[in-house]
Amino acid sequence: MPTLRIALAQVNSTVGDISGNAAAVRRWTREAAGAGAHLVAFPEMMLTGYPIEDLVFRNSFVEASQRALRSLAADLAADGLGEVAVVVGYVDADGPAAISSDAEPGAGRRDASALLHRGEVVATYYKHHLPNYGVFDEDRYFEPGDTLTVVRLGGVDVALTVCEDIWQAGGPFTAARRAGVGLVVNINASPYELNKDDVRLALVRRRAVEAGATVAFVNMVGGQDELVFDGDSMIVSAEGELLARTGQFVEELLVHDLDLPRAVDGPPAPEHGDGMRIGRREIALKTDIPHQRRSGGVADRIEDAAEIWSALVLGLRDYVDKNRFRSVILGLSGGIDSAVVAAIAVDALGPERVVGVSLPSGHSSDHSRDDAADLAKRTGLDYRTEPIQAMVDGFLANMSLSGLAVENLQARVRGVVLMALSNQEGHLVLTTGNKSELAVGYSTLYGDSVGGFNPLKDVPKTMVWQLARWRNTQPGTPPIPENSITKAPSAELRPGQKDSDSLPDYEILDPIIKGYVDRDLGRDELIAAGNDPALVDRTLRMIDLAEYKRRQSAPGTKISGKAFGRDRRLPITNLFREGRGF
Ligand SMILES: Nc1ncnc2c1ncn2[C@@H]1O[C@H](COP(=O)(O)OP(=O)(O)OC[C@H]2O[C@@H]([n+]3cccc(C(=O)O)c3)[C@H](O)[C@@H]2O)[C@@H](O)[C@H]1O
Ligand SMILES: Nc1ncnc2c1ncn2[C@@H]1O[C@H](COP(=O)(O)OP(=O)(O)OP(=O)(O)O)[C@@H](O)[C@H]1O
Ligand SMILES: NC(=O)CC[C@H](N)C(=O)O
Repeated sequence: MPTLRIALAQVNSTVGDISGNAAAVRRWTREAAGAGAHLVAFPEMMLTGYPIEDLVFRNSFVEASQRALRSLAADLAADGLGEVAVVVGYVDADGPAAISSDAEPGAGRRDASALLHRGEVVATYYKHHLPNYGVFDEDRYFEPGDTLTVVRLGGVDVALTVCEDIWQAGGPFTAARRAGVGLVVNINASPYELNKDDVRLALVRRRAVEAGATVAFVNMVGGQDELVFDGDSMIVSAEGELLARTGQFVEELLVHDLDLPRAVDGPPAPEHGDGMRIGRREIALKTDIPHQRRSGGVADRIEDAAEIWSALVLGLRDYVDKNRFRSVILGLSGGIDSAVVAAIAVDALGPERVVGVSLPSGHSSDHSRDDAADLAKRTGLDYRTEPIQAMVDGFLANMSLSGLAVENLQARVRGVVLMALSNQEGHLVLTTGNKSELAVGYSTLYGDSVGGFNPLKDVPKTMVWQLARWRNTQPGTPPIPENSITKAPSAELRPGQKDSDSLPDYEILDPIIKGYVDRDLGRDELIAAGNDPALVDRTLRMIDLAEYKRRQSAPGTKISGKAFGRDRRLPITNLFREGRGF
């Protein structure tokens, strides 16, 4: 049986930074070559970043990707790395889009994988299954491929596949069985959501058994706008046994020796419904391996709270760094939401890159200032106070306002102050509204909702408390003041105001939001699940009416199966109401 030393490069690529991404491929290939790897696989769309959205409609972008791929092959050979087979994701075009900018959307554009060797692009494969649900819109962007590319490497037949190909039965993995391959390389840009690692392992096992081949699954790591990729790359044997697995949320090169069946010549089994042709290439690969066997090992899984926290930290860090911000700024109210956002920011960027501002008004309690100051001391962030009452009074001296207008004015003055400091000093403003508040519209438009990024956008309020408690159990000084965790939530926009004046307790509210938003349940199903009918009616109404606020809200990291934004698209102008009939 031939032995191949496989390297899976779980690395962070950046959308649009084609030369930076190509440089990363060269750097990690050097590392893989140093470890004696015969083949190194990089994630889906490694060269361009993922998802590239409507950038794909620009021929200039697609051509840059194609050119970069050819240069990369040549550069790897010039680096003395030409003997390593490098599998890398990129964007290609071979249909009308390759020649005409008037082509239909999607026409001829391909989500592609290439195999580079000895300075050449030796083989290409076009993704067959295109995801078109949730956050994915690939039918809008790409043409599906219909040929399974099989490359004979060191006597082993290796099939190339891309991400969604592994999520659907039939197609490439069935064709891989027909072709009798020994290994399927599946390159991914598979975004994180809670518990997806368990789903992925079961999926890779199932497909390995279906294909009758070992599967090498490599995933991207890093943040891209609202998505965060967690890695979780793995190798699973043809019998479904997990052989090696990386950790989540870290760049890593997994190197593992695989004894794989020697390829035999002969026609493939007849086509039986997978709809794929089989295209074969053979390349001569030097396959001597050192005497010492390499095993990638299986990384320990982390608990749910640690997983979510890591996702939020990486999502924020990459948004800040990839958009070239030096620092972030946020209002510290002494409450739990701003405390958790500050702790995430400090973990992501370090305390010297986080500015926290106390913005007291006449209604602010002493504990709001004390708890904010305590948080600053615990985390070491850059703390200051900007009293807002004189500014609020300035408005009130010039305008006759009362009630809600005055309450919201305070939140808006805070927004103006934070944006002014952002303009003056260059910080990115973080906004702190959690998923529960975003759901029911409990925020002031152009007030506390101002900001460029929201780490808690997909985190329900009850989970905010859980995360705070979990973070405080980790080594080092607990960052979040106990008082911020235990006190009753309040917007402090009028004397004695509490969230519970206008909203049910979050323990009751969150399950209704989860049912309606995350699971698309209707009124009757929510009531059948045991929720109070009057409360269901009120909550659904608030959620429906707040669509206009969400449509103009800041982006934030997705951690759930359905996040606000691209995952849940609803009309703003919408008179359909649950339970009202038709
Ligand atoms: N369909 C639509 N399309 C576009 N715009 C629409 C609209 N419907 C209303 N609007 C506009 O939106 C305005 C109302 O929105 P807005 O000005 O925000 O005001 P509104 O939502 O009425 O009030 C804010 C609520 O959030 C609470 N709050 C504020 C701040 C912080 C917190 C917290 O705990 O974190 C809670 C506050 O106590 C109050 O209950 C209307 O005056 C109208 O101009
Ligand atoms: N006194 C304040 N000083 C500084 N920032 C404030 C102040 N009050 C509100 N903010 C900002 O506005 C956001 C909304 O806070 P608010 O107190 O209205 O309710 P909240 O959603 O319960 O948030 P938190 O739990 O952080 O208090 C806060 O997270 C904070 O960023
Ligand atoms: N890039 C992709 O094809 C990703 C789709 C896949 N279902 C996932 O969520 O991992």
